[in-house]
Amino acid sequence: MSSVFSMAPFFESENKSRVAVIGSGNWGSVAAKLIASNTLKLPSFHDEVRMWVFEETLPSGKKLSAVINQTNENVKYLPGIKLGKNVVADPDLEHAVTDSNMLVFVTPHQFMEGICKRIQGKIRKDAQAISLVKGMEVKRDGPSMISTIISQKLGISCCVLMGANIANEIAQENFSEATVGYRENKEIAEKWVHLFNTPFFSVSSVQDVEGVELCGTLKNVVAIAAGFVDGLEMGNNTKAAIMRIGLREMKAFSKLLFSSVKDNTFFESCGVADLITTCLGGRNRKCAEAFAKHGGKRSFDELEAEMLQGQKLQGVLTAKEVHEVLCHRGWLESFPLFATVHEICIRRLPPAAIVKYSEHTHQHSRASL
Ligand SMILES: NC(=O)C1=CN([C@@H]2O[C@H](COP(=O)(O)OP(=O)(O)OC[C@H]3O[C@@H](n4cnc5c(N)ncnc54)[C@H](O)[C@@H]3O)[C@@H](O)[C@H]2O)C=CC1
Ligand SMILES: O=C(CO)COP(=O)(O)O
Repeated sequence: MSSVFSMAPFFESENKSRVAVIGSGNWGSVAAKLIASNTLKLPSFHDEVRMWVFEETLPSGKKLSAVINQTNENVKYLPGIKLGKNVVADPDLEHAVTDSNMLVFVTPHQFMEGICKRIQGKIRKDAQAISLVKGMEVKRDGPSMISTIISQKLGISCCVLMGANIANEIAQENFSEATVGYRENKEIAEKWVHLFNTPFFSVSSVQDVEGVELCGTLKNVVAIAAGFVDGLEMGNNTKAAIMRIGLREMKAFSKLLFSSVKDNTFFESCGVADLITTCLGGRNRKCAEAFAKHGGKRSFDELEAEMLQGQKLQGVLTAKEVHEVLCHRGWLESFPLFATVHEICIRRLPPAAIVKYSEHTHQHSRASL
């Protein structure tokens, strides 16, 4: 009898879910903090949250992962915020994921395919994933959403979480909302909601993975356009017009790619709310404003390195990827704003073209959207 009792904690512990966060940038660190505050409270999760750190050496000569574990702070990507003592930084990707059955992917999108390849065949059989990554990949045979890459490469199901979520504001515990997109299994979606939800971070779920993910991905292109308007000092009405045209293109593009995308998704936090917050206060907007102020004479790469100190822009790359899709599918004329953002980013058009082309071509392409 006594041996049965002594086994109880073992079985209890085996049934608990273990979470790994793959990524430790600005949002990655905040996501780990949010999750870690919940795993301490929720009995169905192990307290510890493993956070994979893309290792780098700080100016002090120390390794970032070691400093995070000593100070409980990501001094480079989220300075001044304690992550929670149960967040453990791990520079070894395979080791970070090996024991976890709940994998949270949150790195800049351009690194995701390589990361998936590295952990292929090295994760638990019962693993589930969620992607917080805003972006997509474009291949010869067309665009692939990041959640699809995760599912295909790792052979596991993948939800997404997107929303009006400027990471630094969530780190301050100011109220915001987010949307979990799921494909079929509402129960799994609710488990993710449970893991992220806090009194200041209100999460709901919708059955529309592609819609949610495309909202998060495409709003970064519109934010670049909004930044151009700010840099050119054209005022709020112009910026609102660009946001409206952008939202229209986001919806049309998403529905052309996936007929399953739902209209209501654009009214969730992942849709119009994320578009607004990113166009007001995001990094894409900020760098695009500087680009326009310099008349397009300084490249985005240069501005990103100088202004973001290691954080990464997603909008410029996404504009290029969207442009490739538009070219391949013969849709260029129907998406003047998306097309113009890319042309400006590669300095084929001046920043002022954002209004001229978006507005002009918009008149002529209205019917096809
Ligand atoms: N920061 C924010 O407010 C929000 C960001 N997101 C999305 O979250 C995703 C991740 O962004 P953040 O966490 O903000 O990252 P970040 O832009 O702050 O930091 C860049 C990260 O990339 C890592 N990195 C650099 N080179 C790498 C490589 N070769 N391989 C792997 N990793 C490398 C860096 O170590 C760092 O952790 C992006 O898709 C972004 O759009 C979503 C919502 C809010
Ligand atoms: O996605 C974001 C807010 O939800 C952050 O946008 P930026 O990458 O432009 O800062």
